[in-house]
Amino acid sequence: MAGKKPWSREEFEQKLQEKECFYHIHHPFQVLMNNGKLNQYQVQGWVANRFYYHTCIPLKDAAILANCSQRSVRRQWVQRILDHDGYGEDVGGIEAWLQLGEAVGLSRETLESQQQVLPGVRFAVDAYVNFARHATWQEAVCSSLTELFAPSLHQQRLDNWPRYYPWIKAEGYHYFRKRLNEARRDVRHGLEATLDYFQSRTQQEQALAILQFKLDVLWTLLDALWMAYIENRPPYHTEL
Ligand SMILES: O=C(O)c1cc(C(=O)O)c2c(n1)C(=O)C(=O)c1cc(C(=O)O)[nH]c1-2
Repeated sequence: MAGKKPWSREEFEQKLQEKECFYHIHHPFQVLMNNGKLNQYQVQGWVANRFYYHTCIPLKDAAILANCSQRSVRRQWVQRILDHDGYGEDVGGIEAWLQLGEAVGLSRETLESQQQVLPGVRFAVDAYVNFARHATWQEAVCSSLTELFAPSLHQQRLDNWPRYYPWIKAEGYHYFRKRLNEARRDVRHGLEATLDYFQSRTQQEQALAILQFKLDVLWTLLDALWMAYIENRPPYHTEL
């Protein structure tokens, strides 16, 4: 029996774009945050927990490099590690996130200690890194495509937070400004690689499932934050 006809390149990209409805921009925690409804303690919780995600992104990207035998891909992908860890004049995204921590009233020691990282956040982020370690590099690249949807979220924060959260110091916004440009560049590369590689309909459907997995990682991270910081569900909020 003949398999289903592959989607055209345009249709396939459209299917990937349609996954936006599962993006964490729609999670109730994010909606509260972007409408100025969180208090300082809750914003701090998000910053401290998301720090774990940022510290793991270079490990994920290093796993992709380790699994990729194509020099031309590695030459471009390695830039992502430099963007996070810093290179030359650029202090890097992880340092910029530490500055965001300070801008919301958290010391860098607190962030680096990872004391506030919730178990659910750790499990979700680790699942992403482990996926990149064990998948092919093309599959792992595909899993990064949530970045298609990230720029509008960074932009929302830049537009709304100064008004809603005047207590956040201006230096805190550097991270979001930095990522706005980087994410737009990165995602084009990841998207082209995905459109090139996943050719048959079965493969294209696999790509959608991979993107869904990553969307679930980000959603689950916020579910854990919701339980601890909105519902104040013991024991975690009492331990923080
Ligand atoms: O603030 C956000 O909502 C958000 C989302 C995502 C994402 O969609 O995965 C990333 C980032 N930020 C981000 O700053 C970042 O560096 C990043 C790297 C990646 C990735 O999967 O390689 N995603 C994201």
